[in-house]
Amino acid sequence: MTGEGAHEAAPPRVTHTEASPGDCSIVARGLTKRFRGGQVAVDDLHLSVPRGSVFGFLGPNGSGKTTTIRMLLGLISPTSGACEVLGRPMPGGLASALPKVGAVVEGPAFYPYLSGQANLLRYDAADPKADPRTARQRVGAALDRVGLGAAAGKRYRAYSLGMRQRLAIAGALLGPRELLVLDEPTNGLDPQGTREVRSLIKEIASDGTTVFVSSHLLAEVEQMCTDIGVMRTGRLVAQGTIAELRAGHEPRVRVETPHPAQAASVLNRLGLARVRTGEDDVEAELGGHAPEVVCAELVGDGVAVRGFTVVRPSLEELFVGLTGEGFDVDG
Ligand SMILES: Nc1ncnc2c1ncn2[C@@H]1O[C@H](COP(=O)(O)OP(=O)(O)OP(=O)(O)O)[C@@H](O)[C@H]1O
Repeated sequence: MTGEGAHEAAPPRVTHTEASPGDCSIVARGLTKRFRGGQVAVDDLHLSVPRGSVFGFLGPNGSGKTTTIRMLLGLISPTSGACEVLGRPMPGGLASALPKVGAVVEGPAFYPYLSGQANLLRYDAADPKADPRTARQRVGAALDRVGLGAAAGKRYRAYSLGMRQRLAIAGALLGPRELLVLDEPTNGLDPQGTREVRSLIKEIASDGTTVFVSSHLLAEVEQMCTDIGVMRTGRLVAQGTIAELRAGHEPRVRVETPHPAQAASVLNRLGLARVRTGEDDVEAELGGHAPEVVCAELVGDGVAVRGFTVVRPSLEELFVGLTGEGFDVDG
């Protein structure tokens, strides 16, 4: 069980089957950050990010995502608690873990009059561990990986917003990485740029790189992530795979009919769960049943079907319940 604490707030609803620490790229135990002035930005955070996952770190603005990321990367120290990145305790293991971690936290400042390639060469040169003899090769490979090979010579100021973000991600991919950490990578992007970055993240993850991506956009996370952690005012209120988070919120079928009892017996016979009979309708959990088969069975049994609806609760609905507020689902 994760996300527990002796806190008085509503107990976290955690649906996660915890991966063992060895299978995780990031593990946080009781991670807490209290800023000067007393504000607790992150409160007793227990987090397990499975290796190879695209982990969506989701939460409304101000819920503590960036503060968590900064602690994970050793940029600030936790007030209490501990975290491990790629099996190394942070911040002590920074030197051995960080070369395998690429991160875009605050977008790197690129020079507008330099090309994407020249910018990355400068960026690479700032890394004392990077071998200057192979810089061009590294930069070229990173540009190709984010789909900017053809635009390598173009000035940064001529790049679209999506290209700029892809260049920032290329900067994080100048070496072989096991973990990529992206803080709100589509923030401020237009729909085209958002699509570019989203498909790039999927592409990067396809070779086994773990991607930890924060976002306040539920729809975005739902589209590209395999796992999700949900933050609310500094606390993790849920984490798990999308399927785990959906469990217990199965799609339901609603049949409008003048023969509710007969319809209910068909649904029971087919094995649908939680059949509820109303005056002129019947509802049940659809489970793994194909709606068209259910409908055909009803009709085959002589049930007059006036209406047949499949209701699927969206993650949005689930998370509004968890976080007490909605997400900006449309971006
Ligand atoms: N250096 C700081 N000093 C004091 N308070 C801070 C500091 N940094 C963040 N906070 C506060 O901690 C809380 C969490 O902020 P954080 O930036 O981690 O949230 P977030 O989920 O990343 O939100 P956003 O998407 O808006 O950045 C906020 O209330 C913020 O005002």
